[in-house]
Amino acid sequence: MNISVENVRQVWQSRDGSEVVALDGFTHTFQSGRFSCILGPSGCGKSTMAQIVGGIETATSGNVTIDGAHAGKKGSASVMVWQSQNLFPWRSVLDNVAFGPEMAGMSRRERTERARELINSVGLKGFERHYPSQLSGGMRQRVALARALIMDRPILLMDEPFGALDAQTKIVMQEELLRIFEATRKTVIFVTHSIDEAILLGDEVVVMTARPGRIKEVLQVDLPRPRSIEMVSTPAFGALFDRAFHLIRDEVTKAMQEQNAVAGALS
Ligand SMILES: Nc1ncnc2c1ncn2[C@@H]1O[C@H](COP(=O)(O)OP(=O)(O)OP(=O)(O)O)[C@@H](O)[C@H]1O
Repeated sequence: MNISVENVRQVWQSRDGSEVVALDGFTHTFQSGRFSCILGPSGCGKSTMAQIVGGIETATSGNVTIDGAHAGKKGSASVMVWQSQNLFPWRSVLDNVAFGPEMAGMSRRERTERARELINSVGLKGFERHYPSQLSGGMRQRVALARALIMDRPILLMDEPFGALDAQTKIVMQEELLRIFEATRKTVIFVTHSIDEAILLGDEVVVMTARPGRIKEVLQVDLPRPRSIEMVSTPAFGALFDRAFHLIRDEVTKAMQEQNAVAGALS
């Protein structure tokens, strides 16, 4: 499904009553079946963008359409995975994964079968009866991924899903996600702070400016698929990394200066 974002502006009301312009003039089309990474400094509005596309928030102004229909009305076209997995601690892995279909009224037999397939596909076979507290952070993130994939929505929104994982687990999860994407070709929007991650996973990297976030440049990642972690040491990967790094460096500096100014004003 094509996601068209036109001139989106998002103004948040902060607790002290002042206004924060999170996004301003954000325009981009996320094309069907492509993996788009959104890369930008802290606070530039990446999560806000994902929430608007997912229909969780409505933009202050501008238009977001999914295959021509308003994103708010097309909320059911997407499913979101966050950094904090928000699993139900009192439900087993199987019952966490089967939760969405259960709410949708799917029979127990059918949803259990689907959940088992998804649990296998994210490498958790044998852990169906475990509870979230008995799993590592990486395993919990796999459950969250399976719980999203079972919904079989055409759009997958991922907001720093691997941000809290250790380096090795992150690599394993990235490879797993590559395999799943290459098999299913959903439309993916993946928010990240990591240049490496954006290039390894994405067909394009949408580099944002410091807040108010708008697009600085869209980098096309023409590395072949299937991809694997070994690609990060190739010259082609290095050239893309340098390009993205130069684009993002000034924006990160700007964002840090602004944060320091706010901290100074509050002290
Ligand atoms: N619900 C909200 N109410 C008020 N302000 C908000 C809300 N959500 C986000 N903001 C503010 O909007 C700005 C953009 O936030 P957002 O979380 O979208 O940025 P981000 O790029 O995802 O940040 P990070 O990389 O640090 O997660 C920030 O200044 C944030 O404090």
